[in-house]
Amino acid sequence: MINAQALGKRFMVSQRGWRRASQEVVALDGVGFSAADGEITGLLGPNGAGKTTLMRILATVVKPDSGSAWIDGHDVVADARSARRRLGVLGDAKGLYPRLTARENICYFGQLQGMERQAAEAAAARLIEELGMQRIADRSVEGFSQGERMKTALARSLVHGPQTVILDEPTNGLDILATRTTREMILALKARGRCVLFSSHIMQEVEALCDRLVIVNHGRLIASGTPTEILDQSGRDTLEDALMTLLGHEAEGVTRA
Ligand SMILES: Nc1ncnc2c1ncn2[C@@H]1O[C@H](COP(=O)(O)OP(=O)(O)OP(=O)(O)O)[C@@H](O)[C@H]1O
Repeated sequence: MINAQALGKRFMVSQRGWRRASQEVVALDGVGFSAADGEITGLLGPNGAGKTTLMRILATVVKPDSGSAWIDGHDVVADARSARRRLGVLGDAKGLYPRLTARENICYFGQLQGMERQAAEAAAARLIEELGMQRIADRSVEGFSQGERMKTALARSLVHGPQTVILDEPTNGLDILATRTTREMILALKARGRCVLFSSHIMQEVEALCDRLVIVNHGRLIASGTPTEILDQSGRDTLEDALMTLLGHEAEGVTRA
């Protein structure tokens, strides 16, 4: 279970040019929401809305400037180690060890999470089969395609059987077969009572999977609720139209949640 309260995060970025001034970017501005066990929560919003920053804070990778968040009751700042043990996180696929094979990457991560070697190997073998990775499992990751890296990273994030799973655009770069498998895995996690938070720009995927939606824009929460509640709130028939309406209202300063 995820709880977030009034999370804020700013970044200082330097600007090129004759004045070389630095500028503050507000990535998150008081975002709060909950994601329950046994549910799939979709995190939506346009490019630069703050989704990745929010997920990185929940994943204990980045510290918030203000507000708090808990994973299964463990504070992501004060008790980050305990929070991390309960989490499976798919960020991007860059953190893989290129010299290790896909299987070794998955097993190694399981052991880093405290698993016995045999248990990690068994879990890795199961995930390799579920994700259809048999042909690449024993190749070193160096030279993997984007989709092959994503599959390896996804398996790595699930190897220790985490209660809460955070997936940043999990089907990004996957072919249709792997996309379908990943969606089925997300549904299977829900069926096992896990809490799943995932971001996506694919409305068809969001409609097919999500029990609840959290919509952010310019670092602020603009709406949250079940897909039906979001449709009712926007007065539109499809999620894509609802999102456009809510984002349009936000731009006009009409919708503030
Ligand atoms: N490390 C950083 N340094 C400077 N600015 C950052 C950093 N991380 C995020 N930002 C800025 O914070 C804002 C939110 O970025 P974030 O990556 O969270 O958005 P997003 O919703 O995930 O976008 P996308 O859908 O494009 O992936 C953006 O304006 C981004 O440029």
